[in-house]
Amino acid sequence: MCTGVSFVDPEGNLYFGRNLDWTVDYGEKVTYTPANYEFKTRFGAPDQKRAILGMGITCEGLPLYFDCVNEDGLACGGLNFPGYAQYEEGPVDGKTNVAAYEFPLWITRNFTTVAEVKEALKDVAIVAVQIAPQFPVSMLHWFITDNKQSIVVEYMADGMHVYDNPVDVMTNQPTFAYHLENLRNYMNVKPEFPATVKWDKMELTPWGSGTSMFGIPGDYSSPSRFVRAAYANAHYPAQEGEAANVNRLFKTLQNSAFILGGAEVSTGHYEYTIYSSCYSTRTKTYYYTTYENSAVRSHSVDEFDQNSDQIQQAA
Ligand SMILES: C[C@H](CCC(=O)NCCS(=O)(=O)O)[C@H]1CC[C@H]2[C@@H]3[C@H](O)C[C@@H]4C[C@H](O)CC[C@]4(C)[C@H]3C[C@H](O)[C@]12C
Repeated sequence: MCTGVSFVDPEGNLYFGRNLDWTVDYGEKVTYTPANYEFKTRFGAPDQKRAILGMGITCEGLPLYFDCVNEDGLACGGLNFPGYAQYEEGPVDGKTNVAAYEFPLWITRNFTTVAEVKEALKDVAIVAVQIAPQFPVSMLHWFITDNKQSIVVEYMADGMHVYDNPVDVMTNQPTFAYHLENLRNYMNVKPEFPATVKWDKMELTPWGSGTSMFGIPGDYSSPSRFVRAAYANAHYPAQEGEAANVNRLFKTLQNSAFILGGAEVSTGHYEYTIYSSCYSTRTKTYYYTTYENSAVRSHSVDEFDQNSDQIQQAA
C-alpha cells in the first residue's frame, strides 16, 4: 500500500512525500516535464503548461506520474483504491474528461492552488482508459495539496467525492471518510509522560515514555498506517530549515513503511516500501530513498533544461 504525507514549515514552505508500497517496481525515475512540453491530453482537456517534477515512468511519449509537484507548489499523488474506485467507462458529454492515467499530470499542469482544483473538479469526469495494452487501468484515489490545504479525490460508482483533508495524510482503502472517522477511536492517545496513579493501596508509576501511545496500531494495514501517519504528522514539532523538514517527512513516512516479511499480497509476494519521497517547495527539490539504498538522493529543478520541450529523467 502507500502512504502520503504533507506539512508546511513555519516559513510557509510545503513538504510533500509518499511511500510507494508494492511488490515490484516499474522502473520509475525522477522525471521532469518542462512547461513547453506538448501535452496531448486524451480527450482534449486543456493544458496550462506548468513545469512538473516527480516520480514516474514515460509511456507513449507521456510522463505517467506516481506523485509530482508543479512550479507553483501544487502537489498530487496517486494511491491504490481497488474495490472502491470506479471511473467512467467513456468520456461524458459536457464534462472535462481526464484519463485516470493522466490525472496527476493534468492537475499539476493546469492549476496553482488546491482551491482552484476544487472548483475545477466540479466539471471533471475521470475516464477508465488504458494508456497501453501492458498497463491495466490503475484504481486509485488522489492526495492533492498546496501550502494552504489538502484534499482527497475519490471517484466511485456514485460519482466524484472531494474531501478536505485536515490531517494532511493519506493511505489506501477504505474511503477517506472512514479513515477520518476511525481517528476518533484514538482520541486517548497522546505524547505526554504518564502521571503516577493510585489503584487503592497500589501506586502505579510509568516505566518510561511512550505508554500514553498505547492503542496506536502497529500493523501495515491501510487504516493502521493512516492512524500512525496522522498521529506523527500532528505531533511532530515544527522544524526550521530544509534539512530538518526533509528529515521530518522521511521519519514520518518510515513510521508507516513496510519491511520485507511483514505482509504478503494475494499472490504470496511480500509488499515493501519501494521508495519514499519528499518534495520541498523551498528549494524545488525532489528527495528520495529506495528500499535498497536508504541514503537520501535528490534532484532539483535547476538540474533540468527548463527551456526544452522534452521530458527529462534523472539517471
Ligand atoms: C501500485 C501503485 C500504488 C501503490 C499502492 O497504493 N499499493 C496498494 C497495495 S494494495 O492494493 O492496497 O494492497 C500505483 C500508484 C501509481 C500507479 C501508476 C500510475 O498511475 C501511472 C501508470 C498508470 C497506468 O494505468 C498503469 C501503470 C502506471 C505506471 C501505474 C502503476 C501502479 O498502479 C502505480 C505505481
